[in-house]
Amino acid sequence: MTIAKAVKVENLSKSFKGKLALNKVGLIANEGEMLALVGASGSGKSTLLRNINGLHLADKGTVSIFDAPLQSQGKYHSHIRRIRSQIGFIFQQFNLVTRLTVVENVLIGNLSQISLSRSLFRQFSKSEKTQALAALQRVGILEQAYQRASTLSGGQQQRVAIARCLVQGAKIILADEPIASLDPESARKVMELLCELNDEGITVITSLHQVQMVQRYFKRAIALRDGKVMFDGAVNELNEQKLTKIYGSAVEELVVRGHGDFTTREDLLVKTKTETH
Ligand SMILES: Nc1ncnc2c1ncn2[C@@H]1O[C@H](COP(=O)(O)OP(=O)(O)OP(=O)(O)O)[C@@H](O)[C@H]1O
Repeated sequence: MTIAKAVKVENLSKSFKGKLALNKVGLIANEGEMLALVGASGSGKSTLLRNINGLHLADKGTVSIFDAPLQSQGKYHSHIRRIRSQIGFIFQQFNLVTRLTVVENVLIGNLSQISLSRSLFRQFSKSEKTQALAALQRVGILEQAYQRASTLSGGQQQRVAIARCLVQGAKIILADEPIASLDPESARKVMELLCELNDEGITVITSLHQVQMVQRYFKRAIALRDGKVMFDGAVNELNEQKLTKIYGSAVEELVVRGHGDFTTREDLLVKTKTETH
């Protein structure tokens, strides 16, 4: 059986004011994979994720989603809306409308399927509302459904953003530094939720600053430096020695001292299951 290529990036280059942010980047994420993008600040992680879902248009190269080209040689494909509907995007700063309720945020996030006028006038069908509430239950914040989003903690807001991806029916979730603004406990819950969704078949690509978190939750990582792929392989090969070779003294930004030994995703999932029983 051939595994579908959820994301294929070929020879992608993008510059801002003459400075290369992505330099001939290539990667494949197979359906059901969970992949980390690592790199020091300015290495191109956000730019790459934004190009994969078409928020940005590259200068050269191609991005394909399940074999359908989303952008190619500086042009969007005419079916970009349909192709993008398969991709959910999670931002570091949650991107919620804080004066709306949690459930409204989940519903208006589903813009590719709901017409703009309906979403502006907040007219949602019963089945859309049921679906949104089910997604909130899935991410563990059903009780907060009718609270204003502004009343939620950062971790809860991030889970609303994930619920939005679920309602959208996303087959791929791109998460740009999803835990950078969270306390360690909220970060753990968000990462575990992403792992669970990945176990259910959703392809997940996440950019992260801390190598410890990558070691903990991922099997494969891609390391970027100055917009170039410097490593693509098993996380356990991305040790401190390799990181120092890639980043030199900038490695300090990626490795947080005093956080103990790396724990693998399997160890953590066993630990979580034991805790909840
Ligand atoms: N909209 C923009 N306008 C001009 N330059 C940009 C823009 N977005 C990114 N860049 C530049 O492109 C390069 C890559 O930035 P990018 O944000 O993708 O890196 P990053 O690895 O995500 O960094 P961080 O972890 O700090 O978010 C940087 O040099 C950055 O200054």
